[in-house]
Amino acid sequence: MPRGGPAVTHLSDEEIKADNKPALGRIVRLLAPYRSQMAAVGGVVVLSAVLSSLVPFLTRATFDDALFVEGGPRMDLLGWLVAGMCVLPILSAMLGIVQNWLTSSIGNSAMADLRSDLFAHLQKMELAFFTTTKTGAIQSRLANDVAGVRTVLTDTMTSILQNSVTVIAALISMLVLSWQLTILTVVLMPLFIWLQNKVGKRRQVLARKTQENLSEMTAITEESLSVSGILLSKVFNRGESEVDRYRRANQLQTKLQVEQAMTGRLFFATVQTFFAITPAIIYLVAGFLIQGRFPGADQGITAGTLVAFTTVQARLQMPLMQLMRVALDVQTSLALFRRIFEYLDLEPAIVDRPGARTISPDELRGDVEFRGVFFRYPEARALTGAPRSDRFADGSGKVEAVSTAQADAWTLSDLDLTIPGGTMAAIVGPSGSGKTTATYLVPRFYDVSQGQVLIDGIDVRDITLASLADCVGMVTQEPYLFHGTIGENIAYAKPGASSEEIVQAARDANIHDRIMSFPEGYDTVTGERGYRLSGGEKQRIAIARVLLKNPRILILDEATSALDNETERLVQEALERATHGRTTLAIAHRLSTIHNADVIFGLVDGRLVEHGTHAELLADENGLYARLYREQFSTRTPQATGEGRDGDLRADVSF
Ligand SMILES: Nc1ncnc2c1ncn2[C@@H]1O[C@H](COP(=O)(O)OP(=O)(O)OP(=O)(O)O)[C@@H](O)[C@H]1O
Repeated sequence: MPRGGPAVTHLSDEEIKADNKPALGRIVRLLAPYRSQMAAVGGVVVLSAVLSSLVPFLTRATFDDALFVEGGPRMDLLGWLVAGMCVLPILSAMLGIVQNWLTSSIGNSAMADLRSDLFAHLQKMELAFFTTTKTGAIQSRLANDVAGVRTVLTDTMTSILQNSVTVIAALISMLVLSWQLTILTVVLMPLFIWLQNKVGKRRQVLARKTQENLSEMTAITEESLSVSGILLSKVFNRGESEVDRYRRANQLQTKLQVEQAMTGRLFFATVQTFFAITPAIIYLVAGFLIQGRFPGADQGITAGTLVAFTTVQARLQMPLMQLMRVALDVQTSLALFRRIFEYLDLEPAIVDRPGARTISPDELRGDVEFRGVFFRYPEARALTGAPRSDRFADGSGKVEAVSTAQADAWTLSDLDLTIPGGTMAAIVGPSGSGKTTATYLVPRFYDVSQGQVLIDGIDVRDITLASLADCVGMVTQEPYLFHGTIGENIAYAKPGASSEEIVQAARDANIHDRIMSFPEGYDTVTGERGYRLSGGEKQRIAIARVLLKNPRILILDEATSALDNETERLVQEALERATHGRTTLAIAHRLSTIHNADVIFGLVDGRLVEHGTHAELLADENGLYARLYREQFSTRTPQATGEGRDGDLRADVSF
């Protein structure tokens, strides 16, 4: 059974900056399917901006033409102007509701697309990706990061559009009212934009750190609060330290969140203050203008112009501040988008070759051949934000040191095996000799480094992955049952299987009677990973599953845990039925199970050291198999040769 692979490597901040791919273009592409709705949003926004920018002119007219005119207020005109000033905001508000509905549906749909794309893409990733990446980290990108960009997709886009239009409309109104006062109002804008950019960069870094930490927290939760994790922590009484580990990550999360929230506060306070004091400065400058001290004074500034101008200027503040805030949010979200795109950009290592053939289980003889196979586990991919291991006192270095040491050695070397269709081959060898690894090459969980694995003379890399999966079945060492009923777990092998087929498979796997003895029969819920069932029951359910699939080639990785005699007999019988009439590649820890194998291959350190039938191999007294056999059936304890110590020969530890 393969263990965790080499550690995921980490990128430095500089490398991340260098890798800042233009994510904005991709976000726009993500929204492309919603073009027409977006155009509608654009129309609504422009319309409402135009409506609201009419208000200051109504204000000016109110002051200059209706209120303060010679001979007293002109009430008829005032009535019309006031009516206009009431109707316009009402219309704008109604348009705002329509726009909210449109943006919310666009944003949520785009986010759902992103989540589905990411999930579908991850499904295509090879096994090695999952053995080298923490499950929690993957889940975190799917849940936390996608949720993190949600606001960008829902609100930000419209906020940018809406506020830009409002700002432009306000600026135009201001220019029409008085260009000199407009210059005064916008003079500090370049400084604000520069400051905003700086704050944005800082926020981006913080956002990435926050997400990394969040993903670490999800990983801890996933590791410690899963059934296996909680068992491990209870057995070794590590509950306290797990809580401690979580608490530390949690504290860091709080610190980062606060820092993120506080970054830019000073900036916003400055901008706000500037806007608050601008009207006072405007009045002062207006005084000078009216006195004719500045150019353009001859145009004259009326009281109405001044009131209208300060109204627009005050109205400019909100959208401008929002634009700056949104720009910051976008920068923050870009960091999250990059994390998502990084996963989307991962090329699955194992894919169909161009022109790959489809094989059909009915036409297959089932010959399996390993020809000069060399194999080494691939290095982990370099990803940003991969959670660092804090389980080692010296950080992640320890893990990486191990992976470098492994890098030179072949896990399998120069392996030649021939298994004719319909026969049974067994692989024996010490623990870690590469038995499971060899079987993984047949369904292409990994690709060979050199050489070929062939089915019916066709290189497995020239067969489509889907048809290969249809032809090869596997009972893994630790059968995986998902949280569902026993019936659903068996039927997973063949969606749409009839209940008769499921029962027949269970009967053949010697588990039907046991299932029927549960009060709820096939509707019994297995519990996560099948924890509510015994080891022997899980194995037989896994066998039933593979029987239902009825593959041409069957790989059996025998469980190492000992079973009582009766269960052992039931499993044995089920296995015999399962292997009947198909090519079987069995990894046997209990040698009693492989007496009848047509050929037995002995592996040591990934090399084939012997092969033959049970009788032939037993005849060579010094051979690996004969030694294993003697150890299992005579003393049942490791011999003093040294080879059998420390569970070195896996065959020993199962007894
Ligand atoms: N995902 C992986 N990444 C890197 N190395 C691995 C991985 N899985 C297994 N290995 C290494 O490859 C070697 C062969 O492992 P494998 O699981 O094939 O042995 P095995 O003979 O099936 O052992 P066992 O009988 O204990 O199940 C071991 O040294 C193991 O540490």
